[in-house]
Amino acid sequence: MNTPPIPGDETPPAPDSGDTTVPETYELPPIPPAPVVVEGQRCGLLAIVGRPNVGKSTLLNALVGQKISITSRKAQTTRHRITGIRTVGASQFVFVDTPGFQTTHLKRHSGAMNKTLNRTVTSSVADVDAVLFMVEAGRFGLDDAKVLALLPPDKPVILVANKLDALRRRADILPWLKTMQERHAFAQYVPMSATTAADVERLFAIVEPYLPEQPWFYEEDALTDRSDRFLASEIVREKLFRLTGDELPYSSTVVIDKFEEEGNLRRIAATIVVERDAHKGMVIGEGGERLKRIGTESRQELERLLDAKVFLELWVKVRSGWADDEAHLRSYGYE
Ligand SMILES: Nc1nc2c(ncn2[C@@H]2O[C@H](COP(=O)(O)OP(=O)(O)OP(=O)(O)O)[C@@H](O)[C@H]2O)c(=O)[nH]1
Repeated sequence: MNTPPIPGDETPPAPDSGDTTVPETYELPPIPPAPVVVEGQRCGLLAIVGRPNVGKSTLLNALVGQKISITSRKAQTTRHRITGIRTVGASQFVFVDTPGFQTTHLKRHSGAMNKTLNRTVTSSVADVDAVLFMVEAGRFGLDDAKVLALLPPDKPVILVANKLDALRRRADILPWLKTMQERHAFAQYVPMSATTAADVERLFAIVEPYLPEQPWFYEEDALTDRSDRFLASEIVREKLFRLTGDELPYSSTVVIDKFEEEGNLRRIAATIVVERDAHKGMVIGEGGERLKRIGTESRQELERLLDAKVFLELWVKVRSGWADDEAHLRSYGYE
């Protein structure tokens, strides 16, 4: 447990070889030992925190093995606190996904919604057993520093240096990890790619000792405590933002008006709520083409996810100024 958890083989690869292996000739200063593993059931809460777009949702989905949290190229896709659960052997990992820390210069996301998001970040780390602090491998900016500063000093913080595959010079990773060691006494240092299955599996083994020995909170096969209804709104929201690209402001949201089960059929009605008439046009598209595509892609994914036939009705509504109104935010389910 004392060796830094770096993915790799015995043989050091040539720099820039395209291999994600890290040369083992570098030596990091000693890392605090992980808690001793004792036999028996373990269960613990883990928060995944990091600035927007570092890959938190991608990691959560990979850890849980199913699409629980939506991902997109656009920053700040995650707005809800989402719990993903995965039981491996005798250990149950309960993951809490948090929104990226908001910076004030991001005017586009300003107003009441930002305040709500920041509160969620702070409250979601207060009750966890360990924090996975995610950054992009080889980078540490002001935005990352702001998130790190929010973390409670008494929790084990595991540094997850994601997107290792995207790092141009692999040989730079260990010197960079040393600089990270000076920034915070991280419990573990994990350079990895959330998109690589072997790295994700390795992360379970690294995190496991930080789960307290206690009975599981959930059934062995549970994946999330979020409802099908919630997952439906997340799927529609993901398609909405994917298919509108950068045009649509992030204040747009999706509300599920109806979710009915009839045997193997789910009748779902959802409203896409936008701020302005112009945004409504963007969502509907020429001749209704875009809305139709959002509907078709959402339905197909929901059918896979719910393992049922889905009848999906989509509506678009203009609700001017709702993103600046805290009462409205609460009514849409942002705590
Ligand atoms: N190359 C590479 N890209 C990744 C990796 N992990 C995530 N990404 C990409 O990074 C982008 C952002 O990923 P998300 O998972 O949505 O990031 P997030 O931190 O949840 O973002 P917010 O919801 O904005 O806080 C997506 O385009 C992902 O495909 C990785 O290991 N390697």
